[in-house]
Amino acid sequence: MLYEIVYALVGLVGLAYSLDYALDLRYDAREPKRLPSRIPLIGHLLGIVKYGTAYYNQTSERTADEIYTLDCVALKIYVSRSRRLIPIIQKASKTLSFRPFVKVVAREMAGNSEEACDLFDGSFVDEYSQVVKSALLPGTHQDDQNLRMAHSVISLVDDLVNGGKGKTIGLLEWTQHLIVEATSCGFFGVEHPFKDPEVERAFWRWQLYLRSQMASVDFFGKANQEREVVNKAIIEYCRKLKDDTSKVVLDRQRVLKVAGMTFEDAAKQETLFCVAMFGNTTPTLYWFIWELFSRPSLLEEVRRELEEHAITRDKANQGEHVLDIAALKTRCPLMLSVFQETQRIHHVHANIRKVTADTFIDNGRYLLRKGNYLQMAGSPIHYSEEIWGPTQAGSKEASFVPQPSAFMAWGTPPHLCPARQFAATEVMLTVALLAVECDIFPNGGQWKSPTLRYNDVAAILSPGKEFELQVKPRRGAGKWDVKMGMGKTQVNILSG
Ligand code: HEM
Repeated sequence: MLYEIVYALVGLVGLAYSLDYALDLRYDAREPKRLPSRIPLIGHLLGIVKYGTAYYNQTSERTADEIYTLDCVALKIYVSRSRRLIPIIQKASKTLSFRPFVKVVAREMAGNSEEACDLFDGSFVDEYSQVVKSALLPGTHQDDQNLRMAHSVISLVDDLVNGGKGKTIGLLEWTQHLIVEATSCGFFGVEHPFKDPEVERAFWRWQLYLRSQMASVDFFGKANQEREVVNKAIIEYCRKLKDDTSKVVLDRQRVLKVAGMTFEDAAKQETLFCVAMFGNTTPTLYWFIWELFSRPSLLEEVRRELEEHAITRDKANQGEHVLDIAALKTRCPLMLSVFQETQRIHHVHANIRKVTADTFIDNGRYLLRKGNYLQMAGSPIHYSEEIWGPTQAGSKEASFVPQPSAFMAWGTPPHLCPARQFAATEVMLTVALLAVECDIFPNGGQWKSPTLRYNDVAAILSPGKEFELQVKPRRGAGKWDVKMGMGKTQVNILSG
């Protein structure tokens, strides 16, 4: 019996190597060089299944090539790890296209019908994207959306202060709840679909199976089951939109229906946006809190900056202290530096493009074959010493120096995150209020970095384990309000 097992294993390994060799034969020498996998045939596929886009950090460390090919059985993934190639890839956006993914995510993530997905085949996808971008541009409607979000943040931080008693919290659970609650108030209005805690819980459980669902390997239907809870709540919400529903939701629902989508399919598109909204903002906030509060002297400097430029104190502590959002956005460079440095070091996203026709890039140097995928891995660029200098934990939070075409936290043009101003305002506001109101200590005494949750589909990974913190109110914690300021004020974030 033992011999049979050994022979079978040897046979399988031999077959894998032969098929791997066969893959080599279909490779065109003008394509980026193949990077062999450690396990023949399926090694890269396994790596991507296990680590998601973070796998490209590992493969990128094994080569000095600017772009290389990973064979994943039936298809190839070209991985670009080069800042130089970013604008070159952008120029070829007609045939290196983000468009096909709008349809893929509509089908796989939102659970849209085939008829609804087909709408995204033609030029409608550009019109739709434009409507979303315009509705998220700074202006008075954005101020209203920000104000609803800000009031929700104030109330959740106030709840943490707990009348001066403070609380023990799980950082992940707390950031997840804050982002769902505050972002939903901004986008859906104060009576939003996630007010029901079961809908919020279902959303986060769904995220744990999202990658399996995208890869059609959610064999037990867990993701579908949880998503249905969210879809049902959002469909109900969409039946009668509110007076304080944001412009972006109203506009999106309108154009989708005008284009011919059914009511239910259009509503499910909102579920999709929740993945982009909550899934990315939560880990960004989590690590921003982590990076700032684990460095006491930096935290003190940030507090000083906030007090000097963005806060008006009610000295008698009988009325409200006021945080000036416009000043927070524009007059707190240290805070912004810590935020962007957090994004730089924690980013794992790789922007994806489908090769829709054989395409030569870089003056004919590399051929990308039709039907395959291109991923622009952000992390190798974010960690490039040539661009950013050496990265040591905690070394440079206070001195983020913008580097053009080397910061991919919000994607790369023409597909930059359209909600980046809203999201940046939300996390900066939350961290500012925490900084001035609270001291935060890890329950075990140390800020010990947790393992990461590699099955997330997000620009930054969440931790794999909960981390308990004690929150102690600082002297002077009290009632807060925000001043919104000029409608067009923007956070000076680096993007693209
Ligand atoms: C800190 C929070 C956020 C981060 C780090 C982030 C990051 C990103 C990134 C990297 C992309 C590019 C994806 C790619 O090309 O593969 C993107 C696109 C997008 N994001 Fe965000 N995002 C955040 C928050 C949000 C929020 C709150 C929304 C709410 C509507 C949102 C909506 C979108 C949409 C609609 C796109 C697609 C843009 C397009 O089709 O061109 N994101 N985001």
